[in-house]
Parts: sequence; C-alpha cells; structure tokens
Amino acid sequence: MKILTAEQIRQADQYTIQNEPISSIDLMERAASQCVDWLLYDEDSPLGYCFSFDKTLKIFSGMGNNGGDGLVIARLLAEKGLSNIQVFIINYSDKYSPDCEENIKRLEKVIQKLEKKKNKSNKKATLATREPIPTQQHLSLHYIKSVSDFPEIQASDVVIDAIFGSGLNKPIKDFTAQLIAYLNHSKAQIIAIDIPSGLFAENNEDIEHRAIIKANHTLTFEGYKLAFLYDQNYVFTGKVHIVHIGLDKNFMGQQASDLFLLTKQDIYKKLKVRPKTAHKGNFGHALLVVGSEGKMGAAVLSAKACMRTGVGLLTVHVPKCGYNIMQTAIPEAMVVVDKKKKSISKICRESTDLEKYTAIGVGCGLGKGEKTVQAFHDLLKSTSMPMVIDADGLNILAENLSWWDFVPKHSILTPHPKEFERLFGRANNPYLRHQLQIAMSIQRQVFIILKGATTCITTPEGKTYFNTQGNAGMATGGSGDVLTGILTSLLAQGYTPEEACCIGTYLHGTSGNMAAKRLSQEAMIAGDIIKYLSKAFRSLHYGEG
Ligand SMILES: NC(=O)C1=CN([C@@H]2O[C@H](COP(=O)(O)OP(=O)(O)OC[C@H]3O[C@@H](n4cnc5c(N)ncnc54)[C@H](OP(=O)(O)O)[C@@H]3O)[C@@H](O)[C@H]2O)[C@H](O)CC1
Ligand SMILES: [K+]
Repeated sequence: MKILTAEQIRQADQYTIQNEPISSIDLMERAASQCVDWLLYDEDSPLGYCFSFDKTLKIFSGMGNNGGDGLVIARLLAEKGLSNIQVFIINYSDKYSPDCEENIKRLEKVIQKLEKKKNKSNKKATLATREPIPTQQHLSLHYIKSVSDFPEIQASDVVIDAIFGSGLNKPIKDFTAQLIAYLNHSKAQIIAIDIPSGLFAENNEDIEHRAIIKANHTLTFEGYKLAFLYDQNYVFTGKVHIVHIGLDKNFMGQQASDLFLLTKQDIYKKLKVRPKTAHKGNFGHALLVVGSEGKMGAAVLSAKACMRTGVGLLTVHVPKCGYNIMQTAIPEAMVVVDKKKKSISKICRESTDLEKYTAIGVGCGLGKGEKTVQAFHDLLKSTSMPMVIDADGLNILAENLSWWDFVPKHSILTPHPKEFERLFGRANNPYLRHQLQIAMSIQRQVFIILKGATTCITTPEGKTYFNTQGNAGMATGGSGDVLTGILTSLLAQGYTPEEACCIGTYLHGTSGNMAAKRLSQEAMIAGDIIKYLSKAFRSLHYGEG
C-alpha cells in the first residue's frame, strides 16, 4: 500500500470534490461520520457501544477543517443521542475556514433544538408532577481564548483532539501550546482526528520541546502518514486506525510514491507456490556462518528459522565447540566445523568452496575475535553473491569501513538502531535518519532492514517498505537471529533480495504476533517465533488464523 504525503492527500481531497463530485462540506460530513462509526462501534473505542454513559466527551476544535471535523463529530453524536458532549473552540487566530464556520452554525442549531426540547419536557413535567425532571442530554459550545478558559478534565473524560490536522504549518505556540500540555497531563483518553495536533505529517524537528498531543488513538484519513511509521512518534499517535473517507481511489493509486506499507495482500502476491513435483534441489542451498563459544544459541535459532522457512538444504559453519550442539538441535542441517574450537577463523579455502550455495547468512553470535574478523573479510572478498549480514557481521563492518567495497551488491543488512548508528552515523530525528538510510542503501547498493517496532526496509533504488507486523514480545534475545535465518532461507530459494526483505520481515512479525497471542508477550521467546512460522505461512496461503 502506497504512503502518500499530506500534500498528496490534500490533492486527492480536491480531486474527489471536483470529480465525484461532492461539496467540501459534505466530504467533511462523510469523514466525521466515519469517525463517529469508529467511536461508537469499534472495540478499541473508549466510547464503544455506550450511548448514554457517565463520561463526558470533550471535543477540542481548531478553526480550520480539522476543527470542522470535530464540530461535525459532536453534532452527529448528539443526533445519535449521546449524552454529555462539550465542545471547545480554540481561538488561536481570527479566521475560521468556511466549512468550520458553517459547522459552528449547524452545531448551534442543534444546541438550540435540544434546549427547546428540554424546556418543553420540563414544562410538561412541571405541569404533571410540579417538579422538573432532569434532562438526559447535554450539548454545549464554549470558546477558549486564554488559559483561564481551560475546562477541568476528569480521568473518566474522553477527549477528542481536532485542533490541528494536516494544515499545521508551524509549531504551536502560546495558550494553544499550553492547552496541549494541559490535555497531555490529564488522565483522560485522547483520540486524535487525522493527526495528533502539533505533529507534522512528515518531518518533525525538536520534537521533545514542542507542543504535540499524546493520543491514545489516532483516527487517520485514508492512510498512514509517514511520521506515524517512526517509532519515536508512537508516543503521540498511540494506536493508529485508518478511516476511509471515500477519496478517489484511482487518483490516489496514480500518485508517485517510493514509500509503501506492507500488507498481507502484498506478501501473498509475492509468495511462490511450491510445485507438486519439486525436490529439495529446487529450494536452494543456504550457508549460515554463525556462532562462537557461549553464543551457539544464536546459531541454532538462525539455522532452525532457515529450515522452517523452506530452504532445500542448509549447511551451517560453526566453531568446533558447536558441532554437537548443532547436530543435536537441528539434525536436518549439515554442519561444517571450523579449525578453531571457540570461534570461526576460516570460512573458505577458495572462492569455489562457496559456489554450491545459493545464499549466505553471516553474523549471528559470531564474536569479533581477530581471526573471526579476518575470516569475515575473506568471506566478503570471495563472493559476489548477495548475503545477509547481521549482528557481529555489522559491527565488524562498522569498524572497517573500507571493506564496504567488498560487500556484495544487493546484500541485506539487518541493523537495530544502535548498529545502524555505528554503521552510518547519527541523525537528529527519525525523518532525517530515514533519509540517511535511503541515501546509504543507494550509495552502498544494499538493502537495509532497520529493525524496530515498525521495521523500515530501504532498497538500492531508493524505495522504502514499512512493516508494522510484530509486537513488544519480540524484543527479546534471539529474535534478530531468527530473522537472519528466515531471510537467508528466502534468498537461497530464489526470491529476490527485495522480495526476501518484504516477505521475511512480514513473516517474522506475523509469527511473532501469533506466538504472543497464544503465549503472551511476556512469556514468548525467540524460539516461539520459529514455532509459529508454520501458522504464519498458513495464514498467508490460506487465510487461516
Ligand atoms: N482530504 C482529507 O483528508 C480531508 C481532510 N479534512 C480535514 O481537514 C484537515 C486539514 O484542514 P486545514 O484547514 O487544511 O488545516 P488545519 O485544520 O490543520 O489547520 C487550520 C489552519 O491553521 C493555521 N495554522 C497552521 N499551523 C498553525 C499554528 N501552529 N498556529 C496557528 N495557526 C496555525 C493554518 O492557517 P494559516 O492561515 O495560518 O496558514 C491552517 O490552515 C485534515 O487534517 C482533516 O482533519 C476534511 O474534513 C475532510 C477531507
Ligand atoms: K488533530
């Protein structure tokens, strides 16, 4: 799925208005009514199914179209009979957008109607019982012009943030910034409409010093904004939910973008079906160069993951101390032992030694001893076959930058953020780090998989794929080794490095999710990700689970 910029979505908005055709105020009505559906019926919504509840919904609306969305949400919820709605318009400037202004009028009319109804039923009650009956529904409109207008916020309140959306063009200042800090300090659940107010859709600088809403949920229109895919911004977006507002699909499909979010459908399309007449020679021969004394677990995990991802044959090169461990843990793999006991010292005598393999994975549990470093250097020099480089392989490379010249083109590197920094340097914010990652992939002609809650894959052509599958239970020793095994297996089977990166990270995240669902995030360990690979494959092939 393509990720579009806020500007491209704005153009899609205009195109839809002109060509559907639909007036902009009706499009706002449609967007807000989708938000209302989520608020009332989604299992994640703090309002879920509570038509008359004892909480108060406090909607904070700006003066642009994001504010307009908030006003329509208030009106639609009131029309559906939701009690206790308070709307606060933040007067940060002296002009409203036309649709926001029109929706203030529409909301005022509903408030008047409700007041009339209230008075009528009170009158009736007074005549009949001589006592007014308390009215059920409260809808009110207030204006915030300074700090003294801030309402009290209870922990049980639900706050809707419709202050700024994609029209934000400078950091938020003055009392609006104070309001955001005030809302963030409250214990109320916050739901941001389209974008948490204060967050730019793409590039955010000085984020720690800026006023940005910290939402529990973000209901975003049509698709993820780029900034939502950076882990550092999760604190602002909370859980992201895509709300479709009916923008023109063809127009959006034609927009140029090098940014993609991996979906199940994308992966399904890339997965090959194994021919009925296949034999093991059809699925490649992988070589894993892994392990050292005390780190044979990493070697075993990568080898098991490699086999469980469908490779035809696997050879594992390990130090002598790993021979029994490997043969016992995974009898399906062939084992080649190094001359050295505790670490790897020589991988191949001649370059022809490597010719029988269709992919090489190197790094898991390798260590950085002098001989191992030399062996890694020799390995790089003796093949032009794309390889998967992880963990100590990356650390050795970071300490020997001149060896970049020997890294085979289109190899896959799988750093975590610290390893990334060692290899490529620091960037001041996640957007700039992403730009650096793209530049490095192009310059070095490698695929970089930057691991995180959302994994970011960049290609030598400058494309980016984001993978959001996975969970915090996978933040545990050995998860990375499992990924290396999966990627090496896919490469060995003949998937292109780009396909291997996309399928591999998606599979890894999906089986991690399945393991967490069954075992809990706390109790799952890296080996469980391997156990659930079969379920992840079945879910991709047959939609199970
Ligand atoms: N296509 C869609 O997805 C739809 C989006 N909708 C909603 O509309 C917003 C975008 O609305 P817009 O009016 O363009 O922008 P905002 O509401 O975010 O901001 C309003 C104006 O505020 C000014 N501004 C910007 N930054 C600041 C700031 N830091 N301090 C003060 N004022 C600021 C700016 O005006 P200027 O005159 O100053 O340039 C903004 O224009 C989108 O996010 C959706 O929620 C539609 O409802 C449906 C279709
Ligand atoms: K918002």
